[in-house]
Amino acid sequence: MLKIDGISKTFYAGTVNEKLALKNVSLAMKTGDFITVIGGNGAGKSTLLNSIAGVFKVDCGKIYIDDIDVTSMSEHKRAAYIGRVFQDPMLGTAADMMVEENLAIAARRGKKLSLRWSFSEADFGEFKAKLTKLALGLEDRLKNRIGTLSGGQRQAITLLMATLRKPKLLLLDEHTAALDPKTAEKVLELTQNIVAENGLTTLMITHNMRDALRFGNRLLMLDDGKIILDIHGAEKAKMTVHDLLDAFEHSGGGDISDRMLLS
Ligand SMILES: Nc1ncnc2c1ncn2[C@@H]1O[C@H](COP(=O)(O)OP(=O)(O)OP(=O)(O)O)[C@@H](O)[C@H]1O
Repeated sequence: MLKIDGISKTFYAGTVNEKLALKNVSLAMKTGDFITVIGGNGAGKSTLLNSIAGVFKVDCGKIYIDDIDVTSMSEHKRAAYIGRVFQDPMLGTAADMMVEENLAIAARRGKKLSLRWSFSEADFGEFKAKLTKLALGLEDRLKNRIGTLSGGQRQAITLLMATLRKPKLLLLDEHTAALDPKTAEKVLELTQNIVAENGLTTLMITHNMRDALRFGNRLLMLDDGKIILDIHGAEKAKMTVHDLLDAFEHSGGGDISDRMLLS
């Protein structure tokens, strides 16, 4: 489904600040795989997701989504295949627009835009049903501006928007890190349900080792721009946080961030 063939990414090439953030990374994901990605600060996790999303061009290597070579495709074009949710609840939605307007825009993603983008009663009914399912009381707030919602409510809506058109690939970049623990848990639960219901192929970065073990069918650990651990299935299911820390040390991993240890 997603195939990454030997990609590397350098920032500030040829300067004293040159940083090789990804080093010849390869990865093959099957349809429906839910991969959690962990690693210390600066390990290259966001760079990996940004490379897939086309935020910047990679130095070398190839990226395929469903056998389509997207390596040179613009971020905008790639967005037709990809749903994304970021750490910052302010990203991904238009704060000044109403909840229903945001959802209508998400529902039209990839379709031809017209100046009149009003939506039908059927669309409205679908939005309301989906919001009711979130159990956050958002079904009564369709006419409210997104900016008036809490961070957790916003992230839940961003998640809904990112998955409304069933993307081939869902990229989650620490999408619960800015939320309080209770809300983060709720949004993770929603993530789990939406991913399972739609069979979405998903890559989720988390700093929380327990969450990395609890969610998904496969786990990647990155360090210094390389994948240093790749476990799935039964091997992942029986893994504990201690095993993960051991594996990190034995793989020659660098510094483990406090956030990883504390979580
Ligand atoms: N846009 C950019 N411009 C310059 N350097 C960058 C950019 N993005 C990432 N880097 C650098 O690349 C390296 C990898 O960063 P990246 O954000 O991918 O790590 P990460 O694993 O997501 O870390 P964190 O958990 O701290 O967010 C770091 O040294 C970072 O400073």
